[in-house]
Amino acid sequence: MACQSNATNVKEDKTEELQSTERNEELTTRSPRDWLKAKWKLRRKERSGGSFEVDADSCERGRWSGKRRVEETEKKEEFNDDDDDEGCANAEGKHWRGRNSSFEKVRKEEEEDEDGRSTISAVEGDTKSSRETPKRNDEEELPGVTEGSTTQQWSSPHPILSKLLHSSTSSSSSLNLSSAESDEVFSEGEDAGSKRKTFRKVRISENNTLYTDAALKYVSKGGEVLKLYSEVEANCLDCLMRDPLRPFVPQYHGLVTRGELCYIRLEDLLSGLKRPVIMDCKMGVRTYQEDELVKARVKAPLRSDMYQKMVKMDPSAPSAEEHAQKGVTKWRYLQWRDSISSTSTLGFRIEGIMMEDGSIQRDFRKIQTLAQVTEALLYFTRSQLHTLRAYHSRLLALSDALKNSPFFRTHEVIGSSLLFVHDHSKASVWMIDFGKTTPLPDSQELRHNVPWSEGSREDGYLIGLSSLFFRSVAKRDNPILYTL
Ligand SMILES: Nc1ncnc2c1ncn2[C@@H]1O[C@H](COP(=O)(O)OP(=O)(O)OP(=O)(O)O)[C@@H](O)[C@H]1O
Ligand SMILES: O=P(O)(O)O[C@@H]1[C@H](O)[C@H](O)[C@@H](OP(=O)(O)O)[C@H](OP(=O)(O)O)[C@H]1O
Repeated sequence: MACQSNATNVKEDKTEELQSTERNEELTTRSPRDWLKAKWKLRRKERSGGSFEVDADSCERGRWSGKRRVEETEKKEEFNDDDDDEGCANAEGKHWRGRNSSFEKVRKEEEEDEDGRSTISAVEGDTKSSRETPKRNDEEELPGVTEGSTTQQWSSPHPILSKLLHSSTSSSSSLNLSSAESDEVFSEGEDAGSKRKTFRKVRISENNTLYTDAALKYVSKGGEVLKLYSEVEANCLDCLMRDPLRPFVPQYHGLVTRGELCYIRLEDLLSGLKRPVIMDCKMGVRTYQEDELVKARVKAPLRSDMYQKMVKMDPSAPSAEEHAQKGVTKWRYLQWRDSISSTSTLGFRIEGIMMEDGSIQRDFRKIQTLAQVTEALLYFTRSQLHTLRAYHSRLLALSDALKNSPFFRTHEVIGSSLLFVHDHSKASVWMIDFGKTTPLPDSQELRHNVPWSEGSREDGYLIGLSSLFFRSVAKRDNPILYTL
């Protein structure tokens, strides 16, 4: 299915200065230089196979996630200005530039912020009602709780995400979660100056990847997040807005430029949730694209950062040759990560969980069995039946939508996540991250429920979906859960 990135097909958001179509014009005609610059940077990353590059100002540029964080940092001032314009709680950024913050502190600050949010909520309520897309019934209402009050109260950005995002631009991890490992994570070809900068950025990314990826810039007005533009992802989102999967994907509001960078505007999935509990599950039996494997065979750049992450987790994992060269190809690393986690066996892995107190757990890398996954899911939901039921029915609905989705049939979905979010009153599951989701050649379709063999492009997404809830929690030998 041929898809074109056409932001005019997505709905408008009147809270921004420009309408989507105008934004596109801006991108293509008003500031072609900026547009090309942003595109060129992204392309450079693709060409470099995701390895580090050092540019004139000695900043890490090539590493995809890291790169976005660096650019975010560089654009911080600009964003702060924007935030001011848009009423974003800049004070949050200040809190998080402090070095001694803790989650406890965040929680306190959150509560303070919460009190000051009522005026923003009212404005956003209007904004939301002006959207073209009618309010969807995506979120499972939990029994005995009415939606109104919480939605009103929290239609402004969730302060946890907002603060953590701000924290990713601070000069050290204000979350006090930094590890020795990340301090040493560098790639080849960097000079001392860039290493210092990379050191900072990588340390941040190591610790906060799940919720603080600076690829996402939180914007208070309108309940949106911005993610650095990727042509692949924008094309997918554009298609998805016209697909049966639309209710399972954050609403895509087109593109916006900030400074010289272009961003994708996405619905904030935490909007309306109070003290959300979040789980990111990376779907599929592999997290690398077939191209990555082909590149690795030819002459892929060696990633010393990935080698070091590997050694940190298991010093015996790299081969003698890899130890000698102190580097591994990206494919080798991703494939190894898949093999030690439940990705290759169950078709998904838990990337991380954030509980309502803000604590982040990322210790699921080596979880492999259904029993371990089930434990993690029960921990995540605190075995609350109403939450489990809500997730269960949402996943059943997703399963149906996937069956009817032309997009799903015709795309290889790699590295995409299901984002589980709930609070005391609601629970929902969303498909996110389409940066490595690509259309198949004409007329080719995937089954998604069979193992991968090279060339088949099968991703095993449905294997993961089936293991994720239906084969784990719902089948748990637990009389209460049988009622699911
Ligand atoms: N629309 C959204 N609303 C709220 N939070 C979101 C949204 N999209 C993503 N997130 C949060 O940001 C995190 C990172 O998002 P995403 O996976 O899209 O970014 P990425 O940079 O592609 O990540 P990766 O490190 O997997 O490459 C998610 O785990 C989730 O917590
Ligand atoms: O979770 P980990 O173990 O830290 O490893 C990262 C993870 O696999 C990301 O999905 C991947 O980004 P992509 O999905 O975009 O490839 C990133 O590659 P990168 O370093 O090239 O961004 C890896 O470093």
